Amino acid sequence: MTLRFGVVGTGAIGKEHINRITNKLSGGKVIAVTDVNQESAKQAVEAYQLDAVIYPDDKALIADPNVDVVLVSSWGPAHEETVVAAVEAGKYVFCEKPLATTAAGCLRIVEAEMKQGKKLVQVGFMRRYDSGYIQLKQAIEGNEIGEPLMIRAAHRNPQVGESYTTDMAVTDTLIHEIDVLHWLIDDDYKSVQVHFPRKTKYSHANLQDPQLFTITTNRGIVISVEVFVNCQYGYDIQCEVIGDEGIVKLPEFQSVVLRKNQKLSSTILNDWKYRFMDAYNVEIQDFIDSITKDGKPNGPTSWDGYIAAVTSDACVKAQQTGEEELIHLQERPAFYSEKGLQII
Ligand SMILES: NC(=O)C1=CN([C@@H]2O[C@H](COP(=O)(O)OP(=O)(O)OC[C@H]3O[C@@H](n4cnc5c(N)ncnc54)[C@H](O)[C@@H]3O)[C@@H](O)[C@H]2O)C=CC1
Ligand SMILES: O=C1[C@@H](O)[C@H](O)[C@@H](O)[C@H](O)[C@H]1O
Repeated sequence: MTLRFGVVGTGAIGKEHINRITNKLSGGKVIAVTDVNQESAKQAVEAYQLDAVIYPDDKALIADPNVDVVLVSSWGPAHEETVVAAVEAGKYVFCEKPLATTAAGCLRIVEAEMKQGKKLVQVGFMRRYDSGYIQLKQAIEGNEIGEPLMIRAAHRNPQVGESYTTDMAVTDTLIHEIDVLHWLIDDDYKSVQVHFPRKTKYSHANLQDPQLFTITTNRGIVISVEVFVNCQYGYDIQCEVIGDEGIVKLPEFQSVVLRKNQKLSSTILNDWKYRFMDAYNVEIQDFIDSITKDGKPNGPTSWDGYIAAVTSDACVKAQQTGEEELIHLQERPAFYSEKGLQII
């Protein structure tokens, strides 16, 4: 069986996903595309020599009876409307982060999905499929470090453009840590506070950079995450979990070690595309395989999208107030009680 994909949004990651479904993975085929910029949709069809219909908008693409899966890789604010329409039409959905830009929007998707009576949606939190994070989770669950007490993490991008504003450090960037860290330690977040250190000279008027988030969990684990999106030197993701019997650290990206000119060096990447290339491939292959075998996606659910949105709202509020802000989650519906992907 081949799952037939319709892709909504053929920008940077949309094209990456089209390429991987078409040329790298098995069991999926892109048969429809759309983008508000129709030229971009045409370019995608040409670049990957797709035998695909170019639709004028998401509604027309969803209405195509041949489309089994709607892959949503448009801008964040457009996600909710497309996902709700696709779910109401009974289609499977792979939605890039964020699931919706507000917690209320995520709940509307949750309601639509529960109404269909089966899981249809997976959110693109690909770090859960990264081999380094999986090794961290195995070490924690294997009791290698005893009880986790603290986490120190950093999310660094080399630079961002003028359209990237202070709140996006949360909604666009920190959101990956928000998802992966609660999954890693199997705990819920309780509160968050944000500190703004001295601003880098490489930032601009509408962006406070770097930022330091202190998140506390219900079990009292204190997490500090540095978001620094104009760090200049590369794309660098760090995570260290400190327990009462040991410490585990996310492996560095593997590269050869060069000895030259009295220096020992290795490569740091400069883009998310390369750092998480394997994770994106494994993520979408797992999405295809689990739907094909079990009739439902196995990865991060709409409820995970909701947890991320509630936490992200509290983080943005904490940026504005400078105070410690509480993170209030609604009770998890039984529909989402099965935890899905744990360690693959
Ligand atoms: N999981 C990850 O690591 C990453 C996730 N993302 C997420 O993927 C999404 C897309 O990001 P990029 O590809 O970097 O952005 P992009 O700006 O390169 O592409 C977005 C595309 O969506 C189109 N679009 C916007 N609204 C639309 C609508 N209503 N219908 C159809 N097309 C629409 C735009 O014309 C554009 O071509 C974002 O939500 C972003 O947060 C992006 C990069 C990495
Ligand atoms: O999702 C991503 C981008 O949208 C975001 O802008 C980057 O900061 C992240 O590192 C990347 O993974």
